Amino acid sequence: MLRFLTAGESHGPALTAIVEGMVAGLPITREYINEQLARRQGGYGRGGRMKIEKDQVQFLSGVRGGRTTGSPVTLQVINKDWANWSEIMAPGPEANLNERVVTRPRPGHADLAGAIKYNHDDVRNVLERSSARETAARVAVGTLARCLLEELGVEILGFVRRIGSVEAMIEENLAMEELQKRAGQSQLLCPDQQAEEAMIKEIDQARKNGDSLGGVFEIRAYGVPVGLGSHVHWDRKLDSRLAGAVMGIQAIKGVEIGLGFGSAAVPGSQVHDEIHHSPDRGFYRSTNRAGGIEGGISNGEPVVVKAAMKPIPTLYKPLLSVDLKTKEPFAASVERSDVCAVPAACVVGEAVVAWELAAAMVEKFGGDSLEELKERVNRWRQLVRQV
Ligand SMILES: Cc1cc2nc3c(=O)[nH]c(=O)nc-3n(C[C@H](O)[C@H](O)[C@H](O)COP(=O)(O)O)c2cc1C
Ligand SMILES: C=C(O[C@@H]1CC(C(=O)O)=C[C@@H](OP(=O)(O)O)[C@H]1O)C(=O)O
Repeated sequence: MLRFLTAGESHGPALTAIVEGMVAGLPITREYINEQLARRQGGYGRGGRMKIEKDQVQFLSGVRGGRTTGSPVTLQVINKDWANWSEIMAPGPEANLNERVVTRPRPGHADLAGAIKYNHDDVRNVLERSSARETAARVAVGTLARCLLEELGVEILGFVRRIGSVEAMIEENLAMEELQKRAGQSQLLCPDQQAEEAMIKEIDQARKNGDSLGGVFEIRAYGVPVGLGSHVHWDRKLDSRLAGAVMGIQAIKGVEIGLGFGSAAVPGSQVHDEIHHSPDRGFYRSTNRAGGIEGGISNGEPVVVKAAMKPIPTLYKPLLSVDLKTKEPFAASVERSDVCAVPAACVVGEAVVAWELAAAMVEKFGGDSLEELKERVNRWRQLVRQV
């Protein structure tokens, strides 16, 4: 079984993750994880913090000579900004608790609900952990999973479909390589260059207005074998697990598998994917509206997950709030903030989808070393072709 935990505050010394259950012998480099961490830091519309950080991973356990050993893998990303916060964030009595106190909860953030739930007078005790800074650790973890998937013939691709009112025009059936190339050339990870220009204008306008923007990204997984997940229990369904993982990203408020909400508005003949068979391909579909999952089980077509991100809660023209202490109405606090972080969230989306698929692979095929797992997956792929 694959599992992980992350720990760390946004302005604490570091983010840490422990991954348990990763097979032995998986080749992994710091450089590959750092590349994904850099992608997560990118995107037009991010705030000043990203100029301070240059995320780099360290392996503290479980990796030796460029390969996993089968022991728990500890990953760490240092927060450079900690140098500016060490007094405020100190764990002992030396902590300066009187500075940067936050008592005006921001609508849309975890501030108010978190402060009430954990009985804090200072919202900082909540926002430090609710911050999406934590997603750096999840991207590091997800990259480990992504490496495993690549060894097993599964490729993950993410791209941005919408920012604010601007929607990208993306041809159906565009080949994975072309999509990847176009998204890779765009700072917003948007495969439609014209839309990207309009998105940038909209982000500039939002910044000028002291406002923020959300959007939609899509994650696809190619090469997923038939049979991941199961119809037999709600919590074993692959679509349920993917939706939970993607919804678990800060600010994600909607998740669709395949046609998703679109499937509610049209008749079944325009939703379900007809089944074909040929000797060389075995069973296949000419459409993929189901997003590669039926009955909670992967059906061999690409897995397609879309996510809606709400606009960033911290506004430079803050919304009305109430001071926790005085109960007086005030404008909410303004922490330094992103205006739009949809491309960054998309990279996190790739990571969490990679994680869930890798976990489902390990669950179905088992094995303690990469060789063992690979052999089992290859045998299954052969068997499926013969059905
Ligand atoms: C990559 C990324 C960057 C984010 N940056 C900010 C930010 O700079 N300021 C902010 O207020 N919220 C930011 N958020 C959103 C908040 O973390 C999120 O809204 C908050 O934790 C409350 O959780 P919820 O929106 O899921 O309810 C970001 C989210 C992501 C995924
Ligand atoms: C630090 C990151 O994102 C942060 C997410 C975030 C939030 O409230 O979610 C608030 C901001 O934090 P800060 O106040 O330190 O600038 C973002 O910069 C990151 O993505 O690495």
